[in-house]
Amino acid sequence: MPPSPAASAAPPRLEVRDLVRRFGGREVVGGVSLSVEAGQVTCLLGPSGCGKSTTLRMIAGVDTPDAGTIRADGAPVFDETVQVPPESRGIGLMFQDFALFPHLDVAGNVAFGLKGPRADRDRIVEAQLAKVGMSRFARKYPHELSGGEQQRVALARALAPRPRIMLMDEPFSGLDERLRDDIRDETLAVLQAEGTAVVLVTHEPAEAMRMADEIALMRGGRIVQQGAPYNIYNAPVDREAAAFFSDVNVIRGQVRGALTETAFGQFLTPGLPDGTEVEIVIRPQHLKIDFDRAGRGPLPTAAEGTPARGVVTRARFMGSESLVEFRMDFDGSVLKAQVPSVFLPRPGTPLWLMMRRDRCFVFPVRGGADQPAAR
Ligand SMILES: Nc1ncnc2c1ncn2[C@@H]1O[C@H](COP(=O)(O)OP(=O)(O)OP(=O)(O)O)[C@@H](O)[C@H]1O
Repeated sequence: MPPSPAASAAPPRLEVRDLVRRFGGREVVGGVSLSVEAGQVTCLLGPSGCGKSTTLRMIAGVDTPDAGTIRADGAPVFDETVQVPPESRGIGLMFQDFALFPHLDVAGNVAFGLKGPRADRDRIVEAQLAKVGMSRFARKYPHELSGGEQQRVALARALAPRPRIMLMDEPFSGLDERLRDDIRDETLAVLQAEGTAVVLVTHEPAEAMRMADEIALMRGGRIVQQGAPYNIYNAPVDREAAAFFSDVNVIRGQVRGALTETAFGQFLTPGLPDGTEVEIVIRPQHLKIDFDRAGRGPLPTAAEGTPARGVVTRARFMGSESLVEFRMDFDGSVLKAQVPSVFLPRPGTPLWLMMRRDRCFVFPVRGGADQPAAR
């Protein structure tokens, strides 16, 4: 019988299941599962201390899980009976503080750890340096290179043994911003061309969105949401997930007959019992501003609901946009709107705000285990 398509599909390059790690009785990684295909980048994203680096160290083999399995191309590298040592896992590492060896020149650094005949090693070093655009620096020493050049050499060194999997822990955080963007893009292009599966740890949402095919958003040792950057940004699982990527505005209300009444009009909140407290969350760029017409604002619309009036308390020019803060007439709360920078109202100006209904997220308020309710 021919194998079914599912049975014949290649296993993921890296597959992590239910990884657990405890330190002194405290669970710092609480059941993390990931699957990364060849040529794909998965970012572990989350605040400091959420367990990203510990997860990466367990995959690398420099820390031992208390439970779980790790497979590379379908073969276990860690489970109840197997523990493959780090150097035999076919995994490359690139960490922020993973310095080059100062006493070796660039070629020597890239060759370090390579085995086999000299001529083969030289060929690999040459090819890797060419890939990262560093061929002409082969005889230079690390102290003669800029931060970006050192990072390129570190990438060449990590790639030289042709790892199936590359683990990167905040590898770009030592670089200044402009250079960082270039190096990120170059690194990504090289890794994709090699077909390496990448797990990248970062606490910067912008870096994760720029680099990742998939983001695993972590909190308290667990993955709270996993998916393509577009989906995570546009359909967050809860208020904290939304707020991790940008400032958010939060309006509270209470459900009555599947609706929640707010100063911005009614929101549909089906499936929630009467009396449920909900939070309506919207990013600053999805608030719309209109002028005050002798105390009146624009008419309500289906797409934008009822306008609410506020007074500008602060307006900051940010280059491509302006960030405007309002004190709202209805309850004195402060809301933030991000608008094109041609608009920079003076403090004290009364203006009307509308919420783009299609960009609002509604979550019931309940001790951290929120589920999305409705739009
Ligand atoms: N060897 C260890 N012994 C005890 N506790 C540890 C050890 N390593 C990590 N931890 C704790 O585990 C938690 C998770 O640490 P981890 O370094 O994985 O977080 P992180 O998300 O990578 O944070 P950061 O972005 O700050 O590096 C932290 O509270 C940390 O103090």
